[in-house]
Amino acid sequence: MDRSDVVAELEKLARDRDSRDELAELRNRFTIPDGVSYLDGNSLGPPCRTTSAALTELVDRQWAPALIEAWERHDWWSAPRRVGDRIGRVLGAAEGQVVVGESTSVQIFNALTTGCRLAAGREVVLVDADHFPTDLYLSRSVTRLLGLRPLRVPMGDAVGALDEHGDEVAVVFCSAVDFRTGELADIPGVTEAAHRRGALVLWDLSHAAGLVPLELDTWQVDLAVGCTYKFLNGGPGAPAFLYVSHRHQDSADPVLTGWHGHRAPFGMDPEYQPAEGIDRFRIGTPQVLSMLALEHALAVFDEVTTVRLWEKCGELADFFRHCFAQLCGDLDLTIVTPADPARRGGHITVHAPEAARRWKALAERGVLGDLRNPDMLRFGLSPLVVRFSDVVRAVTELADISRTGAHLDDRFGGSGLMG
Ligand SMILES: Cc1ncc(COP(=O)(O)O)c(C=O)c1O
Ligand SMILES: Nc1c(O)cccc1C(=O)C[C@H](N)C(=O)O
Repeated sequence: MDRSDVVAELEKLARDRDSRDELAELRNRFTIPDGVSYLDGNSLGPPCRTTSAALTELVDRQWAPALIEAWERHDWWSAPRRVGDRIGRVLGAAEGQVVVGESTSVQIFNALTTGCRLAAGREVVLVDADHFPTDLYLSRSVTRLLGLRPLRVPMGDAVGALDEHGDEVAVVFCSAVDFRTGELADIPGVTEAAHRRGALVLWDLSHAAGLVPLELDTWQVDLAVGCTYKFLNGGPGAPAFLYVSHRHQDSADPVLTGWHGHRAPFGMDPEYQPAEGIDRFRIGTPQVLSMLALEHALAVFDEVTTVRLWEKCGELADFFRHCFAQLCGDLDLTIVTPADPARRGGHITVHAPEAARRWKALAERGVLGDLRNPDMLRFGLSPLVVRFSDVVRAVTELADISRTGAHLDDRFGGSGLMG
């Protein structure tokens, strides 16, 4: 069979899978430009079609008429907790353990300092060596601030490192999904190993929340953070979330003691007294507009479970691998994401020399993937919006560009902000 027949067969297969996909209708809830295959929802989810109307309504019907009274009349005050509980349902967390606000970076600082204080007397923080850079920078900064010792280990070696340094480890701080390779960590296994040694765990769930079925309460996770602009589709700069298990809330002594975390915020007490429960982890005035846009985007999770989303993501990934084997097998491209569905997150990463050029050439053809310099192309498989036909198109274009050398054209050579 020649290549065009192979492509035609894969396209037919994709059409068939799309027509039988009971989640396909959910894609219509989101705005994606015509002609674009969006394979970067793992960096920034697309907007809901109704988000701009919801935001206009919020400004015109709440903020404008009620002004300062809107905090009470429209219950803006409770939004960090209310939206937190909504996210908690996606994380497998019972009410009262998740708060929303600030950026992921701030919440990482907040959570890591909290964990280290809870484990006072222990000196080592085990840090995932393959963490996203902000996690690495902040863990360096927090350990310096608190006089602790950071120990960077690859996620897969965390359990071994715990055996070696067990009694010294205060917190194990890992990413649930490796942002480069898309590998999914053994969250319950690492959590249990840490607890056996008396350490706490802090998970960065940015690449897992809204996709991977999570059971934070059942797994006895201590602390977790994550962004809400990827699979939760909250929008650029949407506020992050922080999970603190009920077990730790009353003994936790947060470093970021803002007035929204005070037991009586409007008492204007000159001395800080922590609020009860998760409210103690509030800091300052939250980003109300972004938070309510996020709340709006979370509605879709009332209609679909992460179990089903995860299943579809796995089917898309298997289909990607199938197309890749048929079309790219003889090219200078390799999939680095594990083949085992149980060890995969929400994106597939392809090792490719001159990845930036191929990424730009793909974008010019309407395939929006992602680049992690110098040699990784990421293809996000957000199951709410990605179709099997997007997958076959991405792999076909990647194969075509690589085979013809189209990416070597001068116009793909410059360097911009992201690559
Ligand atoms: C694992 C992880 N943590 C944190 C961040 C980002 O933190 P922030 O939202 O503060 O930019 C990202 C992505 O940008 C990420 O992938
Ligand atoms: N947070 C981002 C941003 O502010 C600009 C561009 C991309 C991002 C990302 O989310 C990157 C992403 N966390 C990653 O896994 O690489």
